Amino acid sequence: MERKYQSFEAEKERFTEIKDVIKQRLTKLVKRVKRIRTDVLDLRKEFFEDVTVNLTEMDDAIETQASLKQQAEFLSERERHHDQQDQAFRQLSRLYEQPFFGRIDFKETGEEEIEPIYIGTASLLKKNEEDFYIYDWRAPIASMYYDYPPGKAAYHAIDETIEGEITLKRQYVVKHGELKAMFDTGLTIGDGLLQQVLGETADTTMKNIVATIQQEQNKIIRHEKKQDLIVQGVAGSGKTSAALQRIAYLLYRYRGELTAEQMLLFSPNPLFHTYVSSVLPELGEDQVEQVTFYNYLEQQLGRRFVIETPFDQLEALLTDSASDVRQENMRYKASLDFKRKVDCYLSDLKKRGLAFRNIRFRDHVIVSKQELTRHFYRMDPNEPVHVRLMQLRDVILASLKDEQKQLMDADWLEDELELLDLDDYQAAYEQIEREQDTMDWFNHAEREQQILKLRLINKLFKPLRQKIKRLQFVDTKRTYVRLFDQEDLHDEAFNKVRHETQKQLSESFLTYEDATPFLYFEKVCLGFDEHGAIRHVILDEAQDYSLFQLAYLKKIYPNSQMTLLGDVHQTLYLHGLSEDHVLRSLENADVLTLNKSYRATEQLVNFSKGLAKEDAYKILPFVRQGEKPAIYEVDSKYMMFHKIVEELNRFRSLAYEQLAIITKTKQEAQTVTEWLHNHEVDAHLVTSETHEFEPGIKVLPVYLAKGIEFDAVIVYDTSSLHYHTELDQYLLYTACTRAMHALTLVSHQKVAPWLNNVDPSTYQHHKIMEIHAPKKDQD
Ligand SMILES: Nc1ncnc2c1ncn2[C@@H]1O[C@H](COP(=O)(O)OP(=O)(O)OP(=O)(O)O)[C@@H](O)[C@H]1O
Repeated sequence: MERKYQSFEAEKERFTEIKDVIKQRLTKLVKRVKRIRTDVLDLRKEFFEDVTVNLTEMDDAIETQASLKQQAEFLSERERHHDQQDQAFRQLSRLYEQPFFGRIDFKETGEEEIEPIYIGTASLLKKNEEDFYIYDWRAPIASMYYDYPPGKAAYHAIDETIEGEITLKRQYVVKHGELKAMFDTGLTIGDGLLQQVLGETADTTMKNIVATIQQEQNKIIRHEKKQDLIVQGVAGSGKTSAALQRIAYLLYRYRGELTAEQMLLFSPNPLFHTYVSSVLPELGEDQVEQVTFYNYLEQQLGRRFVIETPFDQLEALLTDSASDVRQENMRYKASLDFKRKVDCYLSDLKKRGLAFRNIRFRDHVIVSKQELTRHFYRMDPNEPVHVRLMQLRDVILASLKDEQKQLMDADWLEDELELLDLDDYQAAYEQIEREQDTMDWFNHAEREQQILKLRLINKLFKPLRQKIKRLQFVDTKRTYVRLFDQEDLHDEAFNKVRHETQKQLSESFLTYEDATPFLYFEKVCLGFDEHGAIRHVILDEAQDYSLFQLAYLKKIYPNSQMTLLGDVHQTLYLHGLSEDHVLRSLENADVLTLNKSYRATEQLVNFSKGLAKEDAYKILPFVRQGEKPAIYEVDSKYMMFHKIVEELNRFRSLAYEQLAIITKTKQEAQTVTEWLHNHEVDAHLVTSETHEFEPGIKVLPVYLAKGIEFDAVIVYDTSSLHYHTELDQYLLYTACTRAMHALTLVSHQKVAPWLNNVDPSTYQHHKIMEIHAPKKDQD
C-alpha cells in the first residue's frame, strides 16, 4: 500500500499546499471581515437615521421603541457575526504560521486505508466539510499522538473505542512559517524536539506545550471524570503548563456548554498573571479570569479591615519576627480543627450569642440591639441563622415604613426640603398631573409638599435601608470576637492564640491566617452568596493553601469541579508542614503525579533533588545536558557581591537573558539591587506589586519567584546562619528549581546544613577567602 508524504520533500509539498489553502481562505475572510466591519460602523453611525423618533403620542412612542429595539438587535447580530469572523481570521492566521506540528498515520482495525492525521492548534476542514487537512490537537483522534508510540493504539470517540495501529509518528520543526525539519519518533513525543524546545532560553511569558505534551501530562489535560483532580508534580514537571492546556482542552471538549467565564484560575501573585497570560490566546481561547486568593479576600473584607498579605505573613516568619504565639496562630487557623470549632460555635449561635447593632436614624435609635436580640431568639430555633436573619430583615424593613410615616409631621423636614433637587420637583409635578384624573385634590400646593416630604424621607432613609438589606445590623465582628472569650480546656492551641486574635480584631486588623476563618464565619452567619455559575476552579501552587481555605473554596463554588496542582516540596507556609496537606485532603479526588522535571538540565535536577524534603528519589530529570551548579563559600559580604557580578557577566557571555538573583526576604532583595545599582549593574527589583516581567536581571524574594523560571539563577547567601529552619529547606529547594540552564549559590561563610547532605558529585564547591573590599565597600 502506498504511504503518503513519506519524504521530507513530500512533506514540504504538503506543507506548502496547506499553506496555500489557508492563504486563499484568509484572503476571502479578510474581505468578509472588512465588509462586515463597514456594515457595523455604518449601522452605528446611522442608528438613529433609520428610526423616526416620535414620543409625542403613546402609540408613536411604542412604535419608536419597537423600531429602536429592532435596529439594536440587527446591530448586535452584525457585531456578533463580526466577532466570529474575526476569531476565525485570527485562528487561520495562527495556522498559516504553523499549520501543523505533528502527525500520526493510523490504520483503523478492519480498514484498508492508512490515514495520515496531521495535528495543529486548530482544525482545518477540506472543501467537502468532512475530511480534514489538519486536526485540532484536542480532537479525540489526536489524543493517540500523545498517548501511544507506534504500534497498537486506540481512542474514544463519543461512545465507542476505536482501535487500530499507528504506523508512523512524526514531529515537525516549523520556524517563521517554514518547515525546517522533521523527526520520526518512538516511545515519547520526540525527545529530539523536546530537547530542542527545552534547550531554548527563557521568555518573559510562558509558551504553550501542545507540540510536545507528554503522556502523563496528557492524562491531566484530558481528565474528564466528574471528580476533582489533584496533581502532585515535582518542580518544573509542567503543572502550570498542563493546567493551561487543560483549560483550553475543556473549552474545546465542552464547547457550547462551558465558557471561559465559567472557569476561574487562582494563581500565586500578579507577576504570574502576566507570565501565563499569553498561553490561552495563543491557543485560540479566551482568557479565563485569574485571581489571587488575597485579592479575593480583599474584595470581600477590604473595606472593613486591613488584611495582611500572604507575603507579609511569610516575611514575619522568614525574618524570625513571628513570635511563638504568632506561629501557633498560623498553624491553628489553617487547620480543620479550628474550622470545627467555628462550626460548633456557629451552631451554638442558633440558641444564643449573636451580637446586634442598634439601628439608628440621625442619632435616634429606631430598633435597639436588645430588641433585635429578643426578636431573633424568639424565632424558630430550627431555622438556620441566616434564614432567620432574612426574616428579621423583612420585619425591620416593614417597621421602617411606619417610622417614615411618623416623620411626616416632623418640623425639621420642611427646612430640609431644599436638599431635594430639580428632578424631585419635576417628579412631584408629574405625579400630581397623573393623579389629577383620579383624585380630587383641593390644594395642589399641599399635595406637592406632601409628595416632596415623602421623597425626602425616602432619600434620607435609603442608606439605612441598604445597610439593613445587607444585614449590617448584625455585629459579626463582635460575635466572632466572643468565640475567643472563654478558654477551652481541651484545646491548647486555641488558648494560646485567644488574646492575640481578640486584640487584632479589635483594631480591625486581620492577619492572613485569620482572614479566611473570619470570612467563613461571616458567610455562614449571613448566608453564602455562592458563585453557582463557576463550573471549574483551578488552584495553581495548591500546596500554599490551607485546609481551611480549601474548605472555604469548596463551599463558595459548590457546582465546581476543582483541579489542584501543587508540589509538596515547594511548601512555603507553616501550615504546609503539617501531615494534613491540602494535596492529600480532597475525598474522592483523582490523584495524578508528575515525577519528571522538564525545566532544568539533568545536572540541575540531580543537584536540587538532594535538597528536597521527601521522596527525593522520585524526582527524575529529563535528559538535557548542562553545567553542574556551583556553590561559592566566601568569607565576606563584599566577596559575595563580587562573585554575584562575576557570575552575572559569565551568564551573559553564555547568551542567557533572563537572569535572577533570588533572596530569602524582600529586604535582602532591596539590598542586593541597591548594591548592584551602586556598582553600575542594571537590575530590576521585583516586589509584590510588580505586574510586568521585565527582561534582564531581576532581584526577587523566593516567594515571588514561585511558578516562574529563568535561564540562570543565583541564590543569594545560602549560609547556615541564613537558611536553617525546616521551612528554609523548602525555600532553598524552590529557589534552586527556578533555573533552567545554570545555577549558582553564594554563601557568606558556612553553607546551609542540607547542602552538606547533597551528593558532592552533583555540584562544584569553591571556597574563596581573603579578598579585601575596596574602602567604599567596607562596612
Ligand atoms: N511537555 C512539555 N513540552 C515542552 N516544554 C515543557 C513540557 N512540559 C513542561 N515544559 C516546560 O517546562 C517548564 C516548567 O513547566 P511548568 O512551569 O508548567 O512546571 P511546574 O510544574 O508548574 O513548575 P513549578 O512547580 O516548579 O513552578 C516550562 O518551561 C515548560 O514550558
